[in-house]
Amino acid sequence: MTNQTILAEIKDVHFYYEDRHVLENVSLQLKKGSFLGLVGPNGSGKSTLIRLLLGLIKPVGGQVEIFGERVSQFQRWHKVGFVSQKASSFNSGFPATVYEVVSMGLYGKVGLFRFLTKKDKQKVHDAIAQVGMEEYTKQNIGELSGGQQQRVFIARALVSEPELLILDEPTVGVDVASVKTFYELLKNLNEQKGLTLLLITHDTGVMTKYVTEVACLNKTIHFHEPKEFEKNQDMLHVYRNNESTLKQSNRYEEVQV
Ligand SMILES: Nc1ncnc2c1ncn2[C@@H]1O[C@H](COP(=O)(O)OP(=O)(O)OP(=O)(O)O)[C@@H](O)[C@H]1O
Repeated sequence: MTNQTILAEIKDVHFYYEDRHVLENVSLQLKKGSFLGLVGPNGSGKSTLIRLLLGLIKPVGGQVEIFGERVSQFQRWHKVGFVSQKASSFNSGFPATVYEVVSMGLYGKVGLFRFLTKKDKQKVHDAIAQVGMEEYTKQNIGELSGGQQQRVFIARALVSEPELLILDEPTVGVDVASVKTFYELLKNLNEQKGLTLLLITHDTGVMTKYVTEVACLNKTIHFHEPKEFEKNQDMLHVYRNNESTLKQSNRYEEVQV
């Protein structure tokens, strides 16, 4: 595969909720090795775009392809990891260790009640190591900080060895000090492991230092170089203003891939 390989593509997509036109002629290519930051005001269609990419809803017009196949035909979902804004809504009493939570990422592959093989167990340990959480392997996830929990959810997504990782506002509920190290982890996964990343975020100021491209969505989509986006204070102002009204919901429980 070359660097120009396209892992996912949205072509001229339109989407409506009843008569409300939410996405208008939106096109997007996720090239292998890229780290795309997707920003936009509340209600601008970001989650709708992700739901289309994951094949959860169908576009009214246009096409969605993933790994070269129409999303409606696509079966190899282990190639796609998904991390939502878990840290803000996670039940701190949840009785599972870091190891157990990460091993859940393999169930799609091995079946819910199958025992993990030695090789599977090694994959779980490797995924935990990739996010730097080895020393917490036996700890209950509810005892960890928001930033640590999000690392564990990334490990759970990584254990099935995806090529594309989609993150929906993963830093909501993560303390400010941990956000930087969280982005450094993402950058490392992108640059060292070649993982392609699509990140929905409102952290416009921090995000631009790590991503390779910024997409601004507000019914239509526009692309920017991160530096160009960072310099445009008007744009930053608009997007920052929306931080305070972020939803705290956890909308993707149904797609634990
Ligand atoms: N199931 C639905 N039925 C009707 N309207 C919907 C539905 N889901 C979303 N919408 C509306 O469609 C628009 C786009 O919603 P979407 O959740 O994609 O935006 P978003 O950019 O992800 O917003 P946020 O940043 O607040 O999460 C919003 O106006 C929203 O109210």
